[in-house]
Amino acid sequence: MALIELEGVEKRYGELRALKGVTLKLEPGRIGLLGPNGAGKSTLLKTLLGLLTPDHGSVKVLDLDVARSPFEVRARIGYMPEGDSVIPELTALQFTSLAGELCGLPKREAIGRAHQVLHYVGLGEARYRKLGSFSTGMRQRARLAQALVGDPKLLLLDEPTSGLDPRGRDEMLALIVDIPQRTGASVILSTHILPDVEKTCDQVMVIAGGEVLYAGALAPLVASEEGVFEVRGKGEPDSLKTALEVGGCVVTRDGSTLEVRVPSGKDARFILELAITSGQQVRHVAPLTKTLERAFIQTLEKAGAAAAEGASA
Ligand SMILES: Nc1ncnc2c1ncn2[C@@H]1O[C@H](COP(=O)(O)OP(=O)(O)OP(=O)(O)O)[C@@H](O)[C@H]1O
Repeated sequence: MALIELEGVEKRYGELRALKGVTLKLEPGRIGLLGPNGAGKSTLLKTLLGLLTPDHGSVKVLDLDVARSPFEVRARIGYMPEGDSVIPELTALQFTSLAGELCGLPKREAIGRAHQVLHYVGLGEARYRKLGSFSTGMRQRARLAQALVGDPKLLLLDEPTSGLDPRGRDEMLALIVDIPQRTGASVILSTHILPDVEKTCDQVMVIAGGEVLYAGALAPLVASEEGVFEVRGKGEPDSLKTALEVGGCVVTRDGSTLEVRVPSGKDARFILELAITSGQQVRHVAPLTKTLERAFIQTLEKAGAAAAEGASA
């Protein structure tokens, strides 16, 4: 079963093409949704929810066609929108059980579920307090609780850690990992905080300018590039850098660490040989592991270069 499947999805706001023929298919799991400001992330989430109707193309969620079965799809999705979307006059319990009723639960069941999920997100003690008196971190938890109350199969989280202090953020991330383990739900996490995705997700969607640049497993995206190494030497890094460059490597320096691309067909031994022949000592050589941040920037740059090439052709 595919979690989401989009085929040629186009969404316009007047003249602006916010989604430009998006086609992708992702398996159930924990998925990070990444893209620069204005990339189309919120538009994509709202399209999955059926809150926005595409101008062209088809959207399936959990194998259900969103256009044909909007209520069935909506009943299976929990949505934590971006921003401070709570009703300050309501208690956490009233707010969460109201969300349960809006998901179609009978009132008694909605209240029962609201108690459970508020305990789960750590608001058990505070559940009779009005949301207006909550801290930012507590409001985020209440918003997560309302997304969970309907026992969703897919949870859409739009910037769930924004405004949280480091401890609140770690606790929210722990919940994002724990929820799928407990309930089997999938999660789509839209965020600008890439380390949050690295900590919690196993798949990634990268979008920019309304186009999908990558959709699939996280591991290949951050896999180390063949022929690129992280090197540290004893003594002045610039002397080692020069020696490696003279030998044909492409080297960039970051503090005392060198990022070294060896010529094609060579491996780490080449770095050691160059160091020995130039009288330099090397203390550390390892394949360069990419952070998601670096992989993300490279993905955007590659797409930018391809677009520029296409425009000049
Ligand atoms: N209701 C709207 N009317 C007109 N333009 C809109 C509307 N909503 C979004 N847009 C535009 O569509 C594009 C995609 O917006 P969207 O909010 O989906 O991006 P995003 O990736 O979520 O951005 P951010 O990271 O800044 O939240 C942007 O250029 C935005 O200005």
